[in-house]
Amino acid sequence: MRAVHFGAGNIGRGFIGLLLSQAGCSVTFVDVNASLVALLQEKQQYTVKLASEQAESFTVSGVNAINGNDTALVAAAIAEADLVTTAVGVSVLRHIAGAIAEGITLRLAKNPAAAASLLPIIACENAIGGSTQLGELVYSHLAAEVKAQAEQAIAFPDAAVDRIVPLQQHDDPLQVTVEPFYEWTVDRSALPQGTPEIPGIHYVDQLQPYIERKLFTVNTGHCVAAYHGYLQGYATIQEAMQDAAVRSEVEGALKETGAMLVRTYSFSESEHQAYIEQILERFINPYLTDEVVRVGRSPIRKLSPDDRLVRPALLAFELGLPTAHLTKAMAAALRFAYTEDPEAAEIQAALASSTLSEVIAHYTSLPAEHPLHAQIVEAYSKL
Ligand SMILES: NC(=O)C1=CN([C@@H]2O[C@H](COP(=O)(O)OP(=O)(O)OC[C@H]3O[C@@H](n4cnc5c(N)ncnc54)[C@H](O)[C@@H]3O)[C@@H](O)[C@H]2O)C=CC1
Ligand SMILES: O=P(O)(O)OC[C@H]1O[C@](O)(CO)[C@@H](O)[C@@H]1O
Repeated sequence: MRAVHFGAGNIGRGFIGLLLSQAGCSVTFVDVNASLVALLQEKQQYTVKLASEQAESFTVSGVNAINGNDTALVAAAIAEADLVTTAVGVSVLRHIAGAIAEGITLRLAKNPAAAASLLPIIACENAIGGSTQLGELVYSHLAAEVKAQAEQAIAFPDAAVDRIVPLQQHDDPLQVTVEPFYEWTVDRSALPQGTPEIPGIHYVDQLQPYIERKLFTVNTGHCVAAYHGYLQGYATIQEAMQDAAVRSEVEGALKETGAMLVRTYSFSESEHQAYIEQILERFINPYLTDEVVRVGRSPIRKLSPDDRLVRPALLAFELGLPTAHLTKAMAAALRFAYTEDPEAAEIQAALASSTLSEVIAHYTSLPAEHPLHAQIVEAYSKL
């Protein structure tokens, strides 16, 4: 199988590329980082190391790379691929949609029969409905007659991807160290019947419980640790989690999202608690060094209404459940003044020129009269 993967970064190389290669796919990365692309083209392989006592390592070989700015080459690769995946960041999806649309157009021109052109395109991003979003962006670039053909042949199954891959600092720039745990869950119901299943991917008929459980536990808990850890002056998640006050904020937020998830999806309470505890262990993995500024990156995205803080808080609020730790984490996100993060800088500039209430309403979409809005204002003043 030929896989084209957009984003040869940490998740691209350390998770998706590794798993696809182990499943027997030949992987072609598409990236806009010219030196990374050149190095992958030269070496055609890279090493993935596990952050564990045993420090197992894997060589991912037979890979290739294309510069994402070379749209014609990217389109040609998509025309011949059996699978397309992405891990570029959800806000970057709109920048790759045009090249994917060009690839689909070429593919369908070569092979108009849907059966011959079947292609799953899976966005592996931290977002609800990432592939659906990508599909909408791609369709906006397709000509009307191609859209009709694409509806029969091209699938955009949503997915949840879970593996902690911190920023990398190795002599070998292609090497990537990852935590041992991984879970890649894909919505089977969006795939045409008979689509070959890839070993290592967990296919489910309903993705919503999986993506919400993952995003509102792993990602909520992690960003709570990052924002409170940053305020306390810690550099890494591992250090921040040693602080009883930070840990208690994380546990409190996960109790709030957990109560909401258990009620919404009828999860077993004890199984969900075990899931939380496993995640807390992953956060403190002593073989990983994960910077709070990485985990807290892009606070505008993380404060948006469908993301890991506001959405679970709204769902919990609607069920009459507590939300104090979640709203406190939103207040801490507003105080994430890391100047090298453009989104953090934008929030700080907004706070300097507008009222707190205007800023909260703008970034969270929670209007001033919403009770959660008042909770954020109160928490902000106490931090
Ligand atoms: N790092 C992690 O632990 C996890 C990350 N994710 C998600 O995976 C996605 C990627 O995250 P990371 O790998 O950590 O980021 P990263 O920054 O390491 O990798 C992103 C890669 O995308 C490339 N890129 C940017 N614009 C591009 C474009 N227009 N075309 C092609 N490539 C482009 C960048 O050059 C970079 O190599 C994000 O959505 C993130 O939320 C999901 C689970 C875990
Ligand atoms: O990649 P994002 O959405 O900025 O958030 C970082 C999150 O991704 C992860 O790396 C894995 O899901 C977590 O470590 C962290 O919560």
